[in-house]
Amino acid sequence: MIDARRLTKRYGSTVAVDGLSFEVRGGHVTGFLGPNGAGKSTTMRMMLGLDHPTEGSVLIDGTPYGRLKHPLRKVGALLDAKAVHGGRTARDHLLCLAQSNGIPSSRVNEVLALTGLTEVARRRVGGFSLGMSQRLGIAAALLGDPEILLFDEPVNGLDPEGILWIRTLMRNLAAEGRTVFVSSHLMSEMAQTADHLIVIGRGRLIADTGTREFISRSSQGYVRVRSPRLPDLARLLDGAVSGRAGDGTAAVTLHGDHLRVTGMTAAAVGEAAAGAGLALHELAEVAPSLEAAYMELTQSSTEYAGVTS
Ligand SMILES: Nc1ncnc2c1ncn2[C@@H]1O[C@H](COP(=O)(O)OP(=O)(O)OP(=O)(O)O)[C@@H](O)[C@H]1O
Repeated sequence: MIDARRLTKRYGSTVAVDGLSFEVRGGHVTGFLGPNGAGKSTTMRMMLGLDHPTEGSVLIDGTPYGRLKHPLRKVGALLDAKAVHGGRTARDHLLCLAQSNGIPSSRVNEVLALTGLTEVARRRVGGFSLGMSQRLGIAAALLGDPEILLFDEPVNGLDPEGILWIRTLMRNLAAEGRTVFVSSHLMSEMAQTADHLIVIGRGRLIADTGTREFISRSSQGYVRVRSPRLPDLARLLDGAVSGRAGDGTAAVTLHGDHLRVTGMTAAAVGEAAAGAGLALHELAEVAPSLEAAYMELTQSSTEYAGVTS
């Protein structure tokens, strides 16, 4: 388990991380989200003892990273996949890491196989594509067979096959009971990978909740509708929704060439349009999305109202 308690990091007058408290548990993929500059990398660096908290602490199973007896056997991390010695072969890079951490060299072949790198193990890392470097970084993270894995933006720049591979790997690692903590900017990817989310903004906690709860609490679906007679349709639907949903969730809003309708089903919109003789060029239910929920929360969160469960 990772336990951050009132974790704070200041760089001069910049408060990068501001009193952050949360726990990351085993058996889940926990997504770590936040806008650029929110403090995600700084938090991860403090988890790995690469930076020291100004105040508060972050503990790995009750111990600061720097005091772990066998850090690589406890925590594996992928921070910057390209930060390896380019002149070495993949195998030598992993052998070197294994030797300096008291890990048997037989494990190197295992992680090479696990990450699909066996065939390129004797090639120099400097010539690796981003996808191969990413796999090598993950092989290094898995070397000590750690219970806890940290991935900072692991799918950045990868092709769809690489993204699917990493997603499946993270889900499998969590299914084995490991703690998987992953930062990403890609909301659609996180929606498919993470069961739990920690969302931060300006160094503070905004949400600590299940992915499904996060989406359903913060965002609602809508009906997207296009018509060559958009103003007439807007007036018609405005009249139809104004009598509905007293909680203020029913609305018709114009977005470029289409309307977004909440508080009515697509069927009801279609029936209303047909009744008024208005042609429709598009009628679609848009499900609530993590992206919409995230945008809503991070954009409207100057006061950062908390969502926790
Ligand atoms: N070494 C440093 N010295 C000074 N300021 C820093 C340092 N590292 C980070 N910061 C500042 O701390 C804040 C948080 O940065 P951090 O890189 O942790 O955010 P992030 O959420 O990882 O952003 P991104 O999504 O862009 O990677 C930013 O304002 C950044 O400029």
